[in-house]
Amino acid sequence: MSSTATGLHILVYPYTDSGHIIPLLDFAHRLLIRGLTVTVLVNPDNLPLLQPLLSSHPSSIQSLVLPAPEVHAPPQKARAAKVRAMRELYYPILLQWFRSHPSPPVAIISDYFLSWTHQLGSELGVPRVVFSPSGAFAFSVLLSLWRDVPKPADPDDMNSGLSFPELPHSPVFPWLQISRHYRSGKEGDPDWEFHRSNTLLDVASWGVVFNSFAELERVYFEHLRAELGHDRVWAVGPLLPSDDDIVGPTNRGGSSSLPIHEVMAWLNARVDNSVVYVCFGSRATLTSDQMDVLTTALEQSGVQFILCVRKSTGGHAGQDHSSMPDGFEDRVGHNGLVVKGWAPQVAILKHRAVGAFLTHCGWNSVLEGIAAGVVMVTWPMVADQFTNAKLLVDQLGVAIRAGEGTQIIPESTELARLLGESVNPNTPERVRVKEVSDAALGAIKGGSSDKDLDDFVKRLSASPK
Ligand SMILES: O=c1ccn([C@@H]2O[C@H](COP(=O)(O)OP(=O)(O)O[C@H]3O[C@H](CO)[C@@H](O)[C@H](O)[C@H]3O)[C@@H](O)[C@H]2O)c(=O)[nH]1
Repeated sequence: MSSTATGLHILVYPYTDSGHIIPLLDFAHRLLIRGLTVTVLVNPDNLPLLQPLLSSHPSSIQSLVLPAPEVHAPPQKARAAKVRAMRELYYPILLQWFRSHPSPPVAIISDYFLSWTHQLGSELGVPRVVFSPSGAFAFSVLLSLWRDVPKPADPDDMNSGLSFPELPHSPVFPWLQISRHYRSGKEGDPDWEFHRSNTLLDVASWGVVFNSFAELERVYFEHLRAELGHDRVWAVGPLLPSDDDIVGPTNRGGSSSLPIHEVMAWLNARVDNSVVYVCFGSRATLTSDQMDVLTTALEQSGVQFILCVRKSTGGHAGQDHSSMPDGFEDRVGHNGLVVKGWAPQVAILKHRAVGAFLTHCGWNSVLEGIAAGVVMVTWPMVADQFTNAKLLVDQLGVAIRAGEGTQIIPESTELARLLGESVNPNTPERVRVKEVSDAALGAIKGGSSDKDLDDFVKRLSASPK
């Protein structure tokens, strides 16, 4: 690390959901290893996630713990309400904190939802860097949406296609798969305008760091550099725990009904690439119809599996929350392991016995699946997950399409067939995902992502004000 970067002080501010905070803390870890000093803004609830980093880098990381604002809003308005409340509460506190700090941060790195930090940075004369926990394809779609405001041919028809001809591969999405913040409002509505101005503030920020890697989404990085009109776009992923650390610097181990060593012991008794891991991320819960199809298919297919089941948090979930059918665990016996709560996902995916991953295509899961070299079976539910599934199936050829939200729920016999195919040693997706996995690991072992991280630190050190 060059001496100019050593000690460079950065404020890192993650959004509070697991899918956002985990990769940004992993990124903070990379910065700490490179000799930077980091202050992380967290709420008391998320302090435990930061604890491992505080213990392993006691002299170079501090926490700035601020109370979570109280937010009362229906689920579809919750994010806008939470981000507004954070701005109101934290903006004056942060101004004061920066101004009275003996050695204040020279940059703010914040989640792409926290766009107001661009205004804070401008007032302080400090550059704001957007951290995108989603990929460059998904970011490109959002940028086109909110900047160009395209309309579908028939907004009352949820299957009406919305096309993005200016994007590489000219993708088309059914209207239903477009961001619900965009779809359910219109120009002039306060929430709609809020989401739009957020995207435009992200675009106006000094630079963007992606948890992705050049080889995965090269055309979209090129597209974004052209659209943003600068080259301060860095791909530094996949941000993952190191090889010898199965829970990672942000304590991904979490807590679940089964201790990690029992899960590993179950996997140790299975042959290579024979197990399907099924998990829908940190927020989604299945509807009863989805759960019925899934559990019937798992039983019918005869494949060995680990199924991670979560309780609803009311997040992205539908209204009709499911529970596992009575007697399911007894019927599947040794064929399946059910983990209730938080599964040690990264460790499971990396295990040699796991050959496939039925996933909702949250971006972290996508990267973890790719890095582990497992065939993915896609069932996106909301948000960027539709874009991510399209990338995996249509553009990269590393995944098999199974379902789409509650609109396309596969027949259980069809899903059973797909699950069987996903662990077939000769499936073409297995060859392809191994190639992409090698590229991912190469990127973070001296390859493109390491070079982008070096460049990022160098450009920050050059005092970009
Ligand atoms: O039992 C579990 C469940 C999740 N995880 C981890 O939690 C993260 C989940 O992230 P992700 O796969 O991206 O899913 P979500 O939690 O649904 O992520 C939200 O954030 C992502 C990043 O912006 C978006 O791509 C998603 O659409 C959005 O729902 C991953 O690191 C998983 O390894 C576990 O370790 N154990």
